[in-house]
Amino acid sequence: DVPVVDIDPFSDAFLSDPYDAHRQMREAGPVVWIPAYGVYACARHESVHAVFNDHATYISGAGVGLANFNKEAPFRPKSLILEADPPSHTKARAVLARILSPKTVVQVRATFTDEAESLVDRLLARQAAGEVIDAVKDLSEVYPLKVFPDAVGVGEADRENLLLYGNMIFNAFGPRNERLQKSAELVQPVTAWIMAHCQRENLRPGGFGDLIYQAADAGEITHEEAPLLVRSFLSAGVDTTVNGIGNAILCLANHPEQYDSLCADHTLARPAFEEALRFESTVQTFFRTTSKDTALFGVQMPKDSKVMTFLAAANRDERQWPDPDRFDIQRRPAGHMAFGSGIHGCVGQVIARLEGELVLTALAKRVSRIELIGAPQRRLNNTLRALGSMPVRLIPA
Ligand code: HEM
Ligand SMILES: O=C(O)c1ccc(C2CC2)cc1
Repeated sequence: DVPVVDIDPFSDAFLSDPYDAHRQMREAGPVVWIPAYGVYACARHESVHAVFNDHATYISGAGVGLANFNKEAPFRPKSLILEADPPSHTKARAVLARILSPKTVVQVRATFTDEAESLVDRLLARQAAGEVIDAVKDLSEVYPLKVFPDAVGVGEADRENLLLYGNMIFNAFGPRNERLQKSAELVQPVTAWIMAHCQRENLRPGGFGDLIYQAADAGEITHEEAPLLVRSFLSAGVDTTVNGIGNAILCLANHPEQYDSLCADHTLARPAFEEALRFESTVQTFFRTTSKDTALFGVQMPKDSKVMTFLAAANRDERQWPDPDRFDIQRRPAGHMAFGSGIHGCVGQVIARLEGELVLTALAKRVSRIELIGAPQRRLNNTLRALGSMPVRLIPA
């Protein structure tokens, strides 16, 4: 029967350094039981991939966090895409996929590039004037908070609410622990701000948010659904890239020889960002719920069971990757699980990759070395691999 693994995947200790526990779960088998939360868990690449690619058996409509929406009320009204199954998922997905498409990337690339390059220029000037630069507070939290809300069409004021909201949403996929309670204290004012900025009158005409309302005008979705789909942009589109970029900068600071390769060949910016996603996996875990009694790699699971997938563990599975604990920007990590897989695979990944590529390119052009000043501080979150601060010295090229 199913191997039992006695870990708490939401404890401070686990969230600070999950890698030994990931290995313990992978060694125990493709499917294990975590008694602490009464959930099945997959940590191997083969089983995480299998769960994400059988959306009829492992559904999203009962929530993609620990909470089973068949048994308890959702933290907030369900997402029409993330927490939905076909057929309703299909239409919402088609609308967002068209907006967040490679064609859109061509249209925004010049603006996103200018923002990255001018931001790095300003940081070097501030550093030359005697300031210590924090790669989180001054760079990885600043760039995504400028380019993506601008593209969505959100006003400039109070955008830090997007970081507070993302922190809350990603904590809410975990248990109602002290971490979630703390971030939920802000839930009322922040949620009010978010929902106000999903209304058409508060969105710049022609921006990504307005394009959702235009899809409603065209009858693809209803006007009642439109604000909730804009909420998906504001929920998923900022805290993810903030930490994807922050984790990539930390990996390059910790591996100066890899950063040297990037400075010598800027086309390595995209593969470097991809390898950082595999190596540090911004989104660490997601859940599914079984829609029927089923067996996965020989483990019987009753209907309505929660299955926890450890994307971060799959991304370091030695069965899938040679020398998985080595950060190697020449690796070409195709098939990693950092964006998920299957019908719910990240619909914003082209935008995420664009932001990562442009920040790393802007740094590689202007900075010959990223030196850490002191130890970076983590920002522990139930779902995200996140940083709180990273004081650095940016050695000018
Ligand atoms: C480094 C940055 C990012 C990472 C690591 C990431 C990761 C993920 C993952 C793992 C999923 C799968 C969720 C599941 O299977 O239940 C996902 C879905 C999604 N992502 Fe991303 N994401 C990132 C950036 C973005 C951006 C910039 C957007 C823009 C709005 C976005 C919007 C979404 C949406 C709407 C979904 C739900 C798709 C669906 O359920 O069909 N993400 N993302
Ligand atoms: O639709 C949403 O609200 C939504 C929230 C969070 C995500 C995570 C996976 C990036 C995706 C979608």
